[in-house]
Amino acid sequence: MAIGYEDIVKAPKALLHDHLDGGLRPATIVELAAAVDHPLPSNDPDELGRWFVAAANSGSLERYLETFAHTVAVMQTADALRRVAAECAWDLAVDGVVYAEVRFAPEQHLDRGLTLDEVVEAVLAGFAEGTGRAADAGRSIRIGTLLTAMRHAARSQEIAELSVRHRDRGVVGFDIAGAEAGFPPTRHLDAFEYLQRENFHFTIHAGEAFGLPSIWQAIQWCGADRLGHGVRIVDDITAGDKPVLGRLAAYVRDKRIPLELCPSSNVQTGAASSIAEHPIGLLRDLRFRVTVNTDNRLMSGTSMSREMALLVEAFGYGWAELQWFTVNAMKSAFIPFDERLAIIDEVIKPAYAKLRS
Ligand SMILES: O=c1[nH]cnc2c1ncn2[C@@H]1O[C@H](CO)[C@@H](O)[C@H]1O
Ligand SMILES: [Zn+2]
Repeated sequence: MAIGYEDIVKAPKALLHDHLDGGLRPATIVELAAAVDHPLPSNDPDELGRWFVAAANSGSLERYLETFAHTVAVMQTADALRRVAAECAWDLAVDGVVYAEVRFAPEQHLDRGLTLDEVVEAVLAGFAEGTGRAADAGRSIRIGTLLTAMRHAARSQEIAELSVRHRDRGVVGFDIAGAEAGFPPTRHLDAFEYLQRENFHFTIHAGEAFGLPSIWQAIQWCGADRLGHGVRIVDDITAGDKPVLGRLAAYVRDKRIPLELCPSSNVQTGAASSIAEHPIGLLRDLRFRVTVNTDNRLMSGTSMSREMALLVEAFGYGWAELQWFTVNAMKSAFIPFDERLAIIDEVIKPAYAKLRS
């Protein structure tokens, strides 16, 4: 029996890779832009939403990233950051996400005089507000924050220290993002070594617009716990009746390194030619630690439920696979082990057992 969309929304989902500045509601952008006189491609929310998806549909990561100029521009005050974070928490909860790690780059939100710490505090306050409101409405969601450093810039050490400073207030990890080609992860080696000494967690955007060398550096030089995308690991797999894994692919699978795959985003940036041809099918069959993610809900016009539904449609997945993706994500989360286990045993497994029966 095919799985209905409404049931996918009801199923508890875990999301590890979602950008705060890639998930604003179009109507919120219109309101916030008016307040700061930021010109938008359209002031009609529906039209603006379509503009983002079309503009991000560029086949290139660099052009895809240009669309963030409009979201970052309206996220420059504590009030705006708090509002965007609160709405993010609510929107994810309504979509049935029970655990999410949401990331953003504090260094991009300093244009109107906020300090890095003030930026983080505003976002954490927004998540607390949104999760509180969701809980009151009977929709429990836990959100962990990841702080991102931009890979073309030179503030990663500072952002790494900022992450550690806020580790007991909801920041659970660190990341680097931005254009990948020309900006290898080893540029930020000091930051990663610092985080390892602090026993902190980090993921690295790698293997999206650039291939194996980026993934290899992220893992073997920088010590990444997870791979943001990592989809190009398929370049190290020789397909066939019995696929053959190269040394790096074998290492990633053997060590159970989580892949934060983002199907729709990859199709837009040209990392995959369609959902049906997305390497997630092969990687799941080979039992890599695959997780499903949204990346940027605004730019992809998507949600966690929609990404799951697209996979159900393209690959014929059922509840067993959706549960597997969800448990994989929860196992790979940056919160403490006992808290991950509680969500798996008390929330995810009972709900899927009910859906499957
Ligand atoms: O898929 C992606 N690959 C690389 N960088 C990205 C992606 N999505 C968003 N960002 C970048 O991360 C910043 C902080 O959230 C965004 O402003 C955007 O520039
Ligand atoms: Zn991303």
